[in-house]
Amino acid sequence: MNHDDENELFSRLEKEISADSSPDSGGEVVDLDKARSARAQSADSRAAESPDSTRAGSGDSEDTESADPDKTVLVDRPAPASAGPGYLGRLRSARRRDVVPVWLRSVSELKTATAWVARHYTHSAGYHALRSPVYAARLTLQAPVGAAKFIGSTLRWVTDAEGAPVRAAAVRREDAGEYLALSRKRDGRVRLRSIITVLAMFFGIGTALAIYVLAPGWLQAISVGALVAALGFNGRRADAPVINRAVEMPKATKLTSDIVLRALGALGIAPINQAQAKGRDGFEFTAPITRDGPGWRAEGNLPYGVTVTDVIERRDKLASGLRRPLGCVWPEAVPDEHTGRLVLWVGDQDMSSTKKPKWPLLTSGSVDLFKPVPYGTDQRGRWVNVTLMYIAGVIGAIPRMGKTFLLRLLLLMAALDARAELHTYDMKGTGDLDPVGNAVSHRHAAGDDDESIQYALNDFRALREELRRRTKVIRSLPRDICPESKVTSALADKRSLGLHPIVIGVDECQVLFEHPDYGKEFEEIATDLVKRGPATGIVLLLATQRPDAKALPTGISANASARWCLKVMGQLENDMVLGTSAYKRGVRATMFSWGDKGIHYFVGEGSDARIVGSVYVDGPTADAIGARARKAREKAGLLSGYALGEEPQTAETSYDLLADILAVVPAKEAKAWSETVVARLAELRPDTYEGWEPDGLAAALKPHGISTIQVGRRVDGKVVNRRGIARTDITTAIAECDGKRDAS
Ligand SMILES: Nc1ncnc2c1ncn2[C@@H]1O[C@H](COP(=O)(O)OP(=O)(O)OP(=O)(O)O)[C@@H](O)[C@H]1O
Repeated sequence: MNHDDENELFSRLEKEISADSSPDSGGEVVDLDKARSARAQSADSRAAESPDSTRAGSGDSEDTESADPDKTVLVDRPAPASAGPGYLGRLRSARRRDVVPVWLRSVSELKTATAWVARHYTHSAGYHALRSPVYAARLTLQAPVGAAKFIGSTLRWVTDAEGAPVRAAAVRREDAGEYLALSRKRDGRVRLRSIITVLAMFFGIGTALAIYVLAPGWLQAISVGALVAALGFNGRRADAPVINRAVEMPKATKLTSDIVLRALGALGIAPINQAQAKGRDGFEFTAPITRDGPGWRAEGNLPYGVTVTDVIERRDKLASGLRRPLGCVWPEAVPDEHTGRLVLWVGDQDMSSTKKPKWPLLTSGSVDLFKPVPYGTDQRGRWVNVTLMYIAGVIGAIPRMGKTFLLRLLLLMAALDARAELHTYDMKGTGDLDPVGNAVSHRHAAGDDDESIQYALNDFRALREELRRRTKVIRSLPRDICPESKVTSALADKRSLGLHPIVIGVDECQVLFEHPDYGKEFEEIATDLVKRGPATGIVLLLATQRPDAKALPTGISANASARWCLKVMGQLENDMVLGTSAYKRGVRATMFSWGDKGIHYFVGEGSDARIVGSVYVDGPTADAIGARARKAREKAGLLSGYALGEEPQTAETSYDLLADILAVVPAKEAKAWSETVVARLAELRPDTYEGWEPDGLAAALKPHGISTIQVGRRVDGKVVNRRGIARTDITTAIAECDGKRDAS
């Protein structure tokens, strides 16, 4: 059909549709049977007339049966010649499957597997060697029974005992002909078997005599031993094996399509159940079920309208349907595919109990923070890397799931880059970060007492200054040295520039952000560090056990580029840590079980959310790694601050904000807008106040008991209200402070 014909057909159809929808077209009583047959004829003739045209949509369902055959509407228009990508286009966007599976390409995985196999067989050999005398005694004791069984079965064979029931049946039926035929057969068989037995006896006795007379003692011993062992083995009882198992292998059944379909059918998802009730699969496999690392991988399309999220939500039911522990069952969505494409990976063992490969940095090695470093393994046991530079990260979880261990692991990795300056804050105060803090940290505090808070505040203020200094340095660098306007590994090496990595780790960061006096200021500085820090070589890692808007202010959670979420209880916490609508997309840390310690979703490193089990580094091991990092720093002359024994500066920094405000707001000016005050302060002390915002001023005044107020000013004849300060509030606060000082 050419395009003119098509157009004609469509215009006719459009006319028919408009005629159909005209008011006087309704209300007619029709004979449905007649209408159907007429419609079928019409469709046939139209199909003959237009072989290109596709399915006539409205006639598909009886419910939507059209009364008038001529009123059928084509819903699938003929495809234009250029519809969809061409062959080359499809080739270009095709997903190629790996020729060699990923797990076979990994040398470390191969090494680990080889070591495991070697250890397995060494263990088995040792186990059986120790028990061999017991096995020998058991076999000897069972040998008489074995000999009797052997003689009995030989006699039954020679006498054709297995044919006896058939012959007996012939006798019962009094069928003389059949009985005679059977007897003749039996006689021939008995004759032949007797000859074979006699020959075998002669051969056996002859061999035995020969060994007895001619063979050396050791051969005789071996022969007797083998005979006894064989007879003993023949005499074994089914319920008492001679040899015990040295290793109890975990039972991992092969994943088959039947098992997958059974499990999907058990989820209670209506479209799957309906399809299966009609004898269909309810799941369309798009690739064969294959071995993938230490588990099986199935991939396919769920029915229309069912999403992978629906399956993830029912992971426990899926595990029940698969008859596998929960920690073995990992349904996942496929990035860049439609939301109904499911990849189901079923591990041989529970992820939390699977033995992990040795962490490459456990006993040796150093880190370049600008390069990816392995920090955990995925379900398939493959290493997952993280590049700590250019990120700001948040870690969230309910208590006791491994959040602190994970933060400490990341900080230990940072410690292993001697250039990195660490600022570690353990606001829980249990000393979990001491292995890093005491060994290498430039600034370190533990606990939520006033002293620690003040120490952290001073440090945060200094970090803000450092951030500003760095932005200026980067701006001043020539393009060829700093082409991307961000710190690079080479720039970090140049000590004179002072652009080395700074890694700040805060455990239980809600303690800072919810502080009644300084919370706002901490939040403001941290938000700045999260936004501008990554490009300037400053990395902020925040961990919290209560990921809500107060503990993790939205300015921070929205801008974090790396996210680690261990088990959380609800959608809100999930999305706070993993990003807006992560839960909806099926990235749900709520599915982790209580035993999944250290297992988390990791979003970052330019990829979609991945499930990772972080490396487990306990306290003593962390101490050892910390000591190693310290040694490297000492060698490079880079140990500084707290780790060098520098006394903490817990006093307020030297400037006096209130006095400075009085200096810039003269007595005749009773009130001033905050923006005017910060501009004048920046002029007075650029090093301290440059970059301050009105909000920052409000936050800094709060600890002094001063709140900003509405200040009206006449601008171009109109009154404009903005936040500002009253000079009397400042003088009163100073007087109160002086009074207190005098009294003390
Ligand atoms: N990667 C891991 N693998 C296995 N077990 C781990 C891992 N990380 C942590 N654990 C276990 O989980 C326990 C809790 O870890 P951690 O102290 O880090 O939890 P937390 O979430 O910080 O708890 P809290 O909120 O109470 O501080 C640890 O004692 C440790 O035994």
